Formats: sequence, structure tokens, C-alpha cells
Amino acid sequence: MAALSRLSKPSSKFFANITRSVYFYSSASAAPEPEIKSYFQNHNFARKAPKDRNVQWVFLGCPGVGKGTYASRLSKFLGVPHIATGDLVREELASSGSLSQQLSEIVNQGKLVSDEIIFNLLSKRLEAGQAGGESGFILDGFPRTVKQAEILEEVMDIDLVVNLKLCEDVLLEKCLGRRMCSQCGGNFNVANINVKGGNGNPSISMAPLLPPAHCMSKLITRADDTEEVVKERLRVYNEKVSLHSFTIL
Ligand SMILES: Nc1ncnc2c1ncn2[C@@H]1O[C@H](COP(=O)(O)OP(=O)(O)O)[C@@H](O)[C@H]1O
Repeated sequence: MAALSRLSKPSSKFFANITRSVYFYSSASAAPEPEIKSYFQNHNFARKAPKDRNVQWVFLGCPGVGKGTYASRLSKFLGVPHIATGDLVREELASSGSLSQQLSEIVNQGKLVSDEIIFNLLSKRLEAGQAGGESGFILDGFPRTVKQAEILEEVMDIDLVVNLKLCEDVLLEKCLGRRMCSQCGGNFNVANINVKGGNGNPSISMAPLLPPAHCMSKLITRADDTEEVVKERLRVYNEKVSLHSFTIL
């Protein structure tokens, strides 16, 4: 709980410039914190003044809310890498590495991967980016646990956190409508959302995000975007998120 109260202070570095509601929840990871922190020891860009680097933003939200879509568009606009921990997990899954089997069981059950594995994958990605001259980032889907938020706060300055929200039946429909081009990696959505408003809720209309003709025959669906697994991911998210919430500004 110490972590929760520290995170809620407006003076907290991590949340200094938050302009939307942010929710965090506790982690089930058993990894020792100093060991996890050591993954980031070599990142000297982490504490550069904002004028000497590009933006360092974080996008959060339930599965299917669109954080990947918005983060990817903004990252092109701002010239920063879009780093989604879900993509890092899927890259590892697709490899023949020793982690692959372990990850596939966790992800295909709709559970969260351990903090230790996530920090390991993320630090490798940041290191590679640093070596390639990257500056700044938009992190997507990270942090998702208090421990992840605490360590991120300690090692980096985050300029903005955006938490996107959408009602649950639309989230489910959007997850089930997600498609990816197996050749170019483009993300699309075939769901046509039209929810009537009422009882104080607004109407929601979202046109499908259709792929170009040359991608049509190469579309695939993520293995964890089945109705059963999406419902479990939403359940896990809601159960853990509800532990703590606050708004600054
Ligand atoms: N920060 C994280 N912490 C723990 N697990 C993660 C994290 N990011 C991604 N994952 C794992 O990767 C899966 C896919 O993540 P993601 O692509 O962000 O999907 P979504 O937001 O649609 O659930 C998650 O269900 C989870 O198992």
C-alpha cells in the first residue's frame, strides 16, 4: 500500500504531468526489485532534460480500447518509437527462445506476464533503440502493475500518461474485430460499432478500420483474441485496476 499512496501524490515524478484519470493495481510478481531495476542501469537517456530528448509518454487502457492505434499514429507524427509491451511479448512468442512456451500458456489464458519478464523484454528493446540513436518513446500497455509503475518512475521521467476508456461490450466487439496483416504487420479492425445512447450514456459509432486490398487475403487474428480469452483479460484488468484510482487536475 505504500506504493499506492506514493503514486497518488501529485509530487510523484511519474505522475507529475498526468492530465487524465490513471488507475494502477498491485502485482503478483515475486521478482526481487533490485534485480529488476538492474535491467535499466545502463540507460543514461532516462534522465535527460525534456529539451534534450523527445517526448516520453505512456498510453494505458483495457484490451481493445485503441491505445495501440492512437500510440502508433502519434509516434509517427512525433517521430518517436511506439513500444508496446504486448508486441515484445508476441515477438518473443514467435521466436524459438526458451521463454516462448512459458509465455504462450500465460498469454493464451489471458493472464499477465510476470514483471521480471516484462522488464527484461523492455530493457532489451530500449537498449537496442538507444544503440540505434532513438530518442523518446510512447510506451503502450506498460506499466500495468504497481511494481512496473514504481520502477519506471525511479528510472525515467514520464511527461504524460493517457488512460483510454470505453464500455465493456464495445471493448469485446473491438477485440474480436481485430485483424493483422501477416505480411506488412499492419493492424486493422473489421468491427462496425454502433451503440445507441441512453440512461446518460452517449451513442458510440466507430467505423471499421479496413485493410487495403493487397492485405485482405493475408489477415490473421491474434490467438488471444477469442471471446473466452478477451473476457478473461477484461476480468483480470477490471479486478486489479479497481484497487486504486485517482485523478490529478
Ligand atoms: N505490462 C505488461 N505486464 C504484464 N503482461 C503484459 C504487459 N504487456 C503485455 N502483457 C502480456 O501480453 C498480452 C498482450 O498484451 P497487449 O498486446 O497489450 O494486449 P491487450 O492490451 O489487448 O490486452 C497481455 O494479455 C499480457 O499477457
